[in-house]
Parts: sequence; C-alpha cells; structure tokens
Amino acid sequence: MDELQSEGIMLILSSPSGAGKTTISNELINKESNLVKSISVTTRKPRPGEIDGKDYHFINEKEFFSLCNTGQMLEHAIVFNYHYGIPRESAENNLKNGVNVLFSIDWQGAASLTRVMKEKVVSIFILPPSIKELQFRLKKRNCKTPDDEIKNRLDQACFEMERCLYYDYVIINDNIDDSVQKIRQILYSEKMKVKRKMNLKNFLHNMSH
Ligand SMILES: Nc1nc2c(ncn2[C@@H]2O[C@H](COP(=O)(O)OP(=O)(O)O)[C@@H](O)[C@H]2O)c(=O)[nH]1
Ligand SMILES: Nc1ncnc2c1ncn2[C@@H]1O[C@H](COP(=O)(O)OP(=O)(O)O)[C@@H](O)[C@H]1O
Repeated sequence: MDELQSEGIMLILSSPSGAGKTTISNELINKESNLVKSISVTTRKPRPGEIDGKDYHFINEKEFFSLCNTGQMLEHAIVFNYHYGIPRESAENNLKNGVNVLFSIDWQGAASLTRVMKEKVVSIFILPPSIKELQFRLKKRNCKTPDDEIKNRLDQACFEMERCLYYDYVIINDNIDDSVQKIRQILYSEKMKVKRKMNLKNFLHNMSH
C-alpha cells in the first residue's frame, strides 16, 4: 500500500454524444476500486434500459431549480434542451475521503468545474475515430432515435470536438479496452504527482527523525 496518501481526483470525461463515454465510464468503475461515478440529475426522460439513481437521478424542472437555488449543485448546464447538474454533497464527501470521482459531463460542465475546483480536476476528451463511425454508434445505441435528433447530435459534435483543445488529455476511442487502459494509466500517473500527496512532508519528517 502507498503510504503517501493522495486526495481524491475529479476525473472528467467528455465527448460528443455517441463517442463512447458512458461505455468507458462503466468499464472504468468496474475495474477501479477507488473510483466512483458522480450521478448527475437531469430533466431528460430515461432512455430504455436506463435506471433512476444509477444512470441519472431523473427529476422534474421544479425539483431541478430547487436544487440549484439551495446551493446543492456543483455546476449545471443545458444540453440538448434539457437541464443537467452535479449534486454537490456526494462528490465533496468522496473527494475528502481520498476517493476519486468520475464525471461524465459536457464541455460546459468541464469548463466550470475546472474553473472552480482547479488542480483537483483532470480532464479527458474522448474523440470518435471518425464522424462516420460516430453516426454508426449513435444509430446502434438506439435505433428508435429519430433521424433529425441524430443529425442534430452530429452537427453539435463538430462544434464540441473543437473543445478538446482545452482539456488535459485527448483519446481516440477506437477500441474500448485500449481507451479504458489509457485512462487508468492517466489516473495512476496523476495520483503520483507531488502536489496531490497530502502527507509528504510528514513522511519525510518521520524518515529523518
Ligand atoms: N454540464 C453537465 N453536463 C452533463 C451532466 N450530466 C451529463 N451531462 C452531459 O450532457 C450530455 C447529454 O447526456 P445524455 O443525455 O446522457 O446523452 P449522451 O451523451 O448522448 O449519452 C452529455 O454530453 C453528458 O456528458 C452534468 O451534470 N453537467
Ligand atoms: N470503441 C468502440 N467501438 C465500437 N463501439 C463503441 C465503442 N465505444 C462505444 N461504442 C458503442 O457506441 C454506442 C455509444 O456509446 P455510449 O457509451 O453510449 O456513448 P456516449 O455516452 O458518449 O453518448 C454504444 O452502442 C456503445 O456500445
């Protein structure tokens, strides 16, 4: 066990819709014991197969605004006409206890979390191998999604991908296992950074006395 304790990292994953961040997030959570996913709240309706409290907390607009107005949200944004936001308490408690927290959020959320939480944040942008592959994945995920909604998401994707310039890392999600492995390597390296070691001075002091 590492005697040098690190504070929890806020690991942000963003990508255009359909590039694979949900799939990658789920794999990461399965593989990393010290990583938990932050469950956002949203006013979007659940997709088939999505579970309330696991994929999102599905709430109505009134409940959403009440959370915002009482300071219970770390950040919130409108994406594809619905409200999304990060509940503050659970994320803050995990970080305090040295647990890493994964945020699968859009570029607006990434920008505002980075502005507020600064060095606690490590941000990764996931790119699809091509627009054609992105279109294929969007259709594969939910064949009931209307064509105009897929077109809307593809149009947005080009704009969103430009945002990768402002992230710490960028990954092309060709193969899921490779992408997951790359992110795990980033997490391990980030945890070893001197600035994240909470008890380094004490450790050195104890060694020399
Ligand atoms: N800013 C922000 N974005 C979020 C949050 N939760 C999810 N999102 C983003 O909202 C967008 C739409 O998410 P979703 O409805 O699940 O669609 P998907 O990206 O196609 O799976 C995605 O880019 C998510 O990463 C949040 O709490 N804050
Ligand atoms: N590397 C990959 N190769 C092939 N298909 C993938 C890959 N990553 C994700 N997918 C598939 O693409 C679809 C969209 O992935 P998803 O994780 O829901 O994207 P996002 O959360 O970014 O919207 C899903 O059907 C998923 O199984």
